Amino acid sequence: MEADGHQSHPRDKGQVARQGLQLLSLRRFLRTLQRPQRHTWRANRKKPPEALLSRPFQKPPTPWSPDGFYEEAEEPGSWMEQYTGEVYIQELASMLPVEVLKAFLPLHSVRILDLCSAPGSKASQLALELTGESVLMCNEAKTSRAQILRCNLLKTVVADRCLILQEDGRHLAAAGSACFDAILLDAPCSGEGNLRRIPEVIERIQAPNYGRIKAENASLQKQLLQSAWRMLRPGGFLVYSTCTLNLQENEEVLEHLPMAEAEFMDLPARLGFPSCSSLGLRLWPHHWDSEGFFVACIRKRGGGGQSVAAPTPRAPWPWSTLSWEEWNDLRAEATDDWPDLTPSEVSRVARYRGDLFLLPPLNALNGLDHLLPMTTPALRLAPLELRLHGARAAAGEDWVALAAQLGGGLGAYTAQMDALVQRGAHWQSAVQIFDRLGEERLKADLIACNTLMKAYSKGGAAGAARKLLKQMRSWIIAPDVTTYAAAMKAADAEELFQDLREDGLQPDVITYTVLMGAYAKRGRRAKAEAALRDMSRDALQPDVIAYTALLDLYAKLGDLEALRRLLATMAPNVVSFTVLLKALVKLQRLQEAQETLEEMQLKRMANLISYTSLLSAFAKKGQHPMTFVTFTAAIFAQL
Ligand SMILES: C[S@@+](CC[C@H](N)C(=O)[O-])C[C@H]1O[C@@H](n2cnc3c(N)ncnc32)[C@H](O)[C@@H]1O
Repeated sequence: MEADGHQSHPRDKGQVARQGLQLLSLRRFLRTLQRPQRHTWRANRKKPPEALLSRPFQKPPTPWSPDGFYEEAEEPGSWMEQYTGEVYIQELASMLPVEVLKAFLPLHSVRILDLCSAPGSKASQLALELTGESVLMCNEAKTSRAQILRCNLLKTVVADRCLILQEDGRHLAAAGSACFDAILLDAPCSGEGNLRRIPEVIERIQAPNYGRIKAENASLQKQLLQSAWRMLRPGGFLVYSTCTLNLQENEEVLEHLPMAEAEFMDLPARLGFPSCSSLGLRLWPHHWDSEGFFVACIRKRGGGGQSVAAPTPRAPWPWSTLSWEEWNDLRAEATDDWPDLTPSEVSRVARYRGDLFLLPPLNALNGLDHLLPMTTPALRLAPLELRLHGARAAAGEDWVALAAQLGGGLGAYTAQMDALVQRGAHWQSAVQIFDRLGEERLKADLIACNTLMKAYSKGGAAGAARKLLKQMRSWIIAPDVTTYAAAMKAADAEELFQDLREDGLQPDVITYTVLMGAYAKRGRRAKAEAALRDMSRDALQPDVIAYTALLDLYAKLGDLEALRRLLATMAPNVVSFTVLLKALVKLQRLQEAQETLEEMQLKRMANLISYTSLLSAFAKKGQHPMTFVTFTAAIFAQL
C-alpha cells in the first residue's frame, strides 16, 4: 500500500500515528481487513419489518446504531423487505453521521441539506428522525442516482418531507446562502474504508496514479465543503464524512474551512469514544468490526442555537398550491390510491410542471426560495409513488415492479426476476427483465446472472444456460457454484461439473446432488455411486436429496437389496421411505410394503402418498375389504 494511504510504511510512521493508528494496532487492523465485512441492516421505524424482527438478530455493540442489526446467516441483499422499505441495507459505519448530527442538533422544525445524497442511506435515515415543520433537501449530481435516491425516500415513507435537487453541489451556494440549519456532506472519495467489501480497492490504492486520484478527490471535496459552508447559517452544523481513511481527503480538506468561523465538535466526548487529537473521528475497521470511515461535525460560529429563516428576498414559488375545493374535486375522480389528507396537508398539495405533488411543511421552506425552483418534491401524487410511499401490505413482487420502474436499480430488477422464478413464470419473462438492465445501462452482477440461470434451470433452457455461462466470462463475472448448480440442472450436468472443477471451484453438496440426479435419470448406476463416494472424499455429507437420487435409481432398476442397504446407511425421511414403498408395490411384494408402511407409521413418517400407493395396490389385487377400510380411514385421518 502507498505510504500516504491509511496503512503503515516504515518511511511514514509519523503520518500513521497522526491518523491515530498506533503501530501496535496495525496487526489487528490488517487481520480485520482479511475478514469479510459483516452484514448490517437498519430497520425502518415507520414500517417495522415484523417478520424479520421476530427472529433473534444480534444488535451491534456500537453506540450509534439504535435501529441497526447484524445478519450472519444469509445475504440480506436478497430480502424482499429491502424492496418494500422495511429494511435498508446499510453498513454500520455509514449509520454514524446521522447519529452525530442528532447528538448536536435537535431535529425538530429544521431545514437540512444533504449535499451528496444518493443512493440515500443517510438521507432516509435522517428523514426518519425529522419532526415538526422540517424539510430535507437532497442533492445528487447524477440523474440515474437521483432516481434511486427518490425511490429510496419513497419506500422509506419520508418523501413527503423531502425535495430533490440534481445539481453540481460545488455551485449550489450561488442560489442560497446561510439558509440551512444543518448540512450533511458525505463526500465522494477514494473509498479506502470499503476494503473488506470491495477487495479491488487494494489494487486501486497500489496503482501508480493513486496519488493523483486522491488529489483530485480532495480538490472536489474542498469545493463541495466551501459551497456547503456558505449555505450553512451561523449557529448551524456541518457534518462532513467520507468512507476513506487518508488525511488528504479528511483532515486536510477540513483545514480549508475559515478557522475563525469553524468550531470543531468533540465527537469522542459526545459519543463516548476514546479521545483523539484529530479534527474528526476515524472509525478503524478493527475497532468496531465495521468498514473504515471518517466523520467530523463543525459548528459555524455566530447566530443563536435557534433555527431562523434567512432573510432572503422571496422569489416566486415554482408551484401553485390547491384549494380545498380543488383537491376535493380531484379526489372525487381519483382512484383508491389517493390519500385522505387533512386541511393542513391539502395546503401542501401543489401543481408543478403538470403534476401534483405533496410539498414538505410550507414553513420549513422559508428562506429557501431561490433554491426551490431547482427542486422537485419527492412525493408525486400518482398511484405508483403513493403505493410505494404508503402501502404496508402490498405484495413483495408488486413493490419490486414499482421500485424497478422508479429507478430502483439492479437489485430491484434482480428481485423482480427472482419473484417471477419463484412463482414459476416462464423463463422468457426473466430474460425480458434481464434485458432491461442493458437498456438502462445497468451492469449485471453475479446475483443477477445467477437469478437468470435459476430461471433457465427451472425451464430446462439448456442452450440459454450455456450461452449465459459464456457471456458471464466475457462480462468478467466469475461463475460460482450456485451458477453451476443451476446451469447443471438445465444443461449437461456431467460436462458442466467438469467445467466447474476446471474453473478452480470446489463442488458443494448441491452440485454433487444435481450430478447424481442426472446420472440417476439416465440409469448410470456406476457413475452415480462414484459421485456419492467422491462426495465423502471431498468431506461433504450427502443430504437426503442426494441419497434419494440413488434410491430412485435402485428402485428403477428393481435392485431392492441395494435400496435397503443404502436406506440403512442414511437418516431416511418420508420421501426416501416412499421410494422403497413404491418399489415394493411395483414388484407386487405387498406384504413387505405393508410392513414398511407400518414402520413409517411408527416413525410418524407415513403420509397421504404412502397410504394411497399401497391402497391402490391392494385394490387392484381385490384384497380383504377390512384392509381397504383401515387404509381409507387412515387416509381421511391424514386429510
Ligand atoms: C459517498 S456518495 C454519497 C452516499 C450517500 N450520502 C448515502 O448515504 O447513500 C457520494 C455521492 O456524491 C455524488 N456526487 C459526486 N460529485 C458531486 C457533485 N459535484 N455534486 C453533487 N453530488 C456529487 C456521487 O454521484 C455520489 O452519489
